[in-house]
Amino acid sequence: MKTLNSKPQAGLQGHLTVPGDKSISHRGIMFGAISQGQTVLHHFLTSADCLSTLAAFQQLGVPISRSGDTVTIEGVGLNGLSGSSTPLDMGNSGTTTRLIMGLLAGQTFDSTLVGDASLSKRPMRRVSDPLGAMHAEIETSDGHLPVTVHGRQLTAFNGRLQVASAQVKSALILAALQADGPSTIVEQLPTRDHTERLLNAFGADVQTASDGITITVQPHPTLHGQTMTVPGDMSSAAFFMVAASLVPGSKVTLENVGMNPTRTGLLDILQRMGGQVTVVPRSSKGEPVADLTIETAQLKPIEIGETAIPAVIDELPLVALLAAKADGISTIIGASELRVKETDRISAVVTEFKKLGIAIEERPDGFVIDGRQPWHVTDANLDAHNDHRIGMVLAIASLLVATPLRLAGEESVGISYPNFFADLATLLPKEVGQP
Ligand SMILES: O=C(O)C1=C[C@@H](OP(=O)(O)O)[C@@H](O)[C@H](O)C1
Ligand SMILES: C=C(OP(=O)(O)O)C(=O)O
Repeated sequence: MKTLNSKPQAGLQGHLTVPGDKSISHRGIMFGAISQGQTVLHHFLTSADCLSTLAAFQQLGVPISRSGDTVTIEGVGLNGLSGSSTPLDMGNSGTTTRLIMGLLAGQTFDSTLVGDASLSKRPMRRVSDPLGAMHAEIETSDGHLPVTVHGRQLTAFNGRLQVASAQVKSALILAALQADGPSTIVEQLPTRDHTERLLNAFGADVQTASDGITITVQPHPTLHGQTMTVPGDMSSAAFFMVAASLVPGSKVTLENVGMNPTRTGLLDILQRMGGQVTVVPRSSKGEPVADLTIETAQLKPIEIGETAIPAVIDELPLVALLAAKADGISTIIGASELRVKETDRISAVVTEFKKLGIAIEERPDGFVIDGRQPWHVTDANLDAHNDHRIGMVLAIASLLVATPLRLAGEESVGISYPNFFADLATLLPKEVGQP
């Protein structure tokens, strides 16, 4: 149990560089591994999820070394991976699991994937079914991990995906790199496009049509190792964007935050709600980045539907928190994907927010929140539900109440943001008498 910081005497102040983007860190390892030559990733996210990816590729015979947040990968090429006689441990990471399934489906060896209790409950048929259309041979345990992938020659994919998921899309793209002809993948809605951007930077030919949802992949590219700096993770910056918006008297600058437009849903929503954010773009070789300065603002309620969800999927618990302080009723729908994350995030947000007396109603695919109701703590013992994003949103919510709150499962923040509590502390006012 961790005692959380409650309402500070003054606002949050200062500058922070958030850790590297989780989605890009995973992909940097994977694409470096299947390239020729060396890849160097600076500002790599050294969180448990990305370290699961790193260890899995070491187990597949790729030399990878790490010094602090710099990772060096000696690429073995698309045909140079070697099978592992022991299962590959995916830990808690859905991204590692889904993407690696697509890559391993086209290899010449078999692999078994296992994961922790939470990951073992998450759906895998969303990947194995469309890969099956490419003649992949994947055995799941009733749709879940453990999964055995029997590597074989794949046929090209030509079809529409059933879920709006960057993980599913990326698995299909990685399989398509190994197929017997060009593939065309059609998404339900545009989702984060780091795979497409990064693979092209490594030398692949992955084209997105002007509709934003039709992706064509040419097979058998020769990929070349790259040196890159991973941008700050918008999904991590989001906790401080929301904290600074809600804690009175705050002004916080977040440096070098990734601004890929498929990831900036929280920024758009905050601005639509009346948030005060100054965006100063920085020059970068890869994905767009910017410095963001956020000041406290009185927020208006918002309505969010299905098409807006992919760009803010991991930040929706934070949107619920913004709504819980907005001047009216907010509705978030079309977000049933939240039910199959590390925990059921709709149910977890509703359960924990109710302990704070927040007027929140559960919907099958989202929530309705009345921000005009004053909060009153009915239960000071909060629970992260073993989910990093739930733990962190509760730590931010705690800054808005005077009652000291406690959090169970605080160690889960290590999945995406091991230094979260220390970074938050740098922005909080120093207690009287503290150096
Ligand atoms: O591709 C990725 O890196 C991710 C995609 C999203 O999942 P889905 O594709 O399941 O929506 C997101 O929730 C996850 O944190 C990271
Ligand atoms: C859902 C998440 O990650 P993953 O699917 O990779 O476990 C997340 O980071 O919020």
